[in-house]
Amino acid sequence: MKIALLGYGRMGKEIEKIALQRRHEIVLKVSGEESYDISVADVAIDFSIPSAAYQNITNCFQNKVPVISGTTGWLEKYDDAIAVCKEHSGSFIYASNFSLGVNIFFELNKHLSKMMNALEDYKVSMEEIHHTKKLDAPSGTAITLAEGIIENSSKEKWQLETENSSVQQDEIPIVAKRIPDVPGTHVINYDSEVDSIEIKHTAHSRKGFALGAVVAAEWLIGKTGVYTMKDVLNIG
Ligand SMILES: NC(=O)C1=CN([C@@H]2O[C@H](COP(=O)(O)OP(=O)(O)OC[C@H]3O[C@@H](n4cnc5c(N)ncnc54)[C@H](O)[C@@H]3O)[C@@H](O)[C@H]2O)C=CC1
Ligand SMILES: O=C(O)C1=N[C@H](C(=O)O)C[C@H](O)C1
Repeated sequence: MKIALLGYGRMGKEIEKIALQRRHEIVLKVSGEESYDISVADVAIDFSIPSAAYQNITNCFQNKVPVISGTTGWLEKYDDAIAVCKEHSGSFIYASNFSLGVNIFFELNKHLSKMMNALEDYKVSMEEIHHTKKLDAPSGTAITLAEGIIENSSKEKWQLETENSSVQQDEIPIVAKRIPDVPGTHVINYDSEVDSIEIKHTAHSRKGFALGAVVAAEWLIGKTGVYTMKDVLNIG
């Protein structure tokens, strides 16, 4: 496949390595506001910045180039992007996390929250830890995990815990920690007076995210529509 990398930072470079190992070709690398011709690519992979993702993604739809996006922090425009995708019969996969392990963790989280829903003594909370260069908080993965709990429990929203925040009964508190070089750790905790239940995913590097994105791009080629990593991995 001829791949366009929209965003050539930490993830763009990791994706390049995996793509070349899998005998793909990188035909375009975009790192900023420069204009570019996306039509040279068979597929685009966007790991850019929150303020650029919508423009990058919809440009692909307009030029009939299938696009994978892992950029987080832009989802207030997700529904608009889907409308543009449909208008142009585009092909799209967004995932807050492309790693196989986290996608299994997403399913485990939903299953656990269904079981815990009836047990009022347990209070749910979440912690995510990432490197200090991360622009958004909470992480996209933490938001997806919170949505998985909300779907299956009486919780209605999530709340980022800060010094001044006060968490309401119907909210899931999320603590976001920033520590140098941490690729991504997510913990969900159910705590009662007598015990705690905790599930945790720890990424050891960015390799899993990058491999998932390239596998998703290989899967998307030749298809039209909006898909998720559940479709790609056939899990859940
Ligand atoms: N879904 C997933 O599995 C994962 C998602 N991410 C997300 O991917 C995004 C990128 O993460 P990193 O590579 O760590 O960040 P990074 O900061 O290393 O890379 C972002 C790159 O985007 C470039 N950029 C700036 N404006 C641009 C534009 N208009 N078009 C294209 N590129 C532009 C920057 O120059 C930079 O090189 C973040 O939103 C992060 O949260 C990161 C890891 C996994
Ligand atoms: O910015 C990162 O690094 C990561 N971002 C994603 C997120 O916001 O969930 C995925 C992963 O945790 C790494």
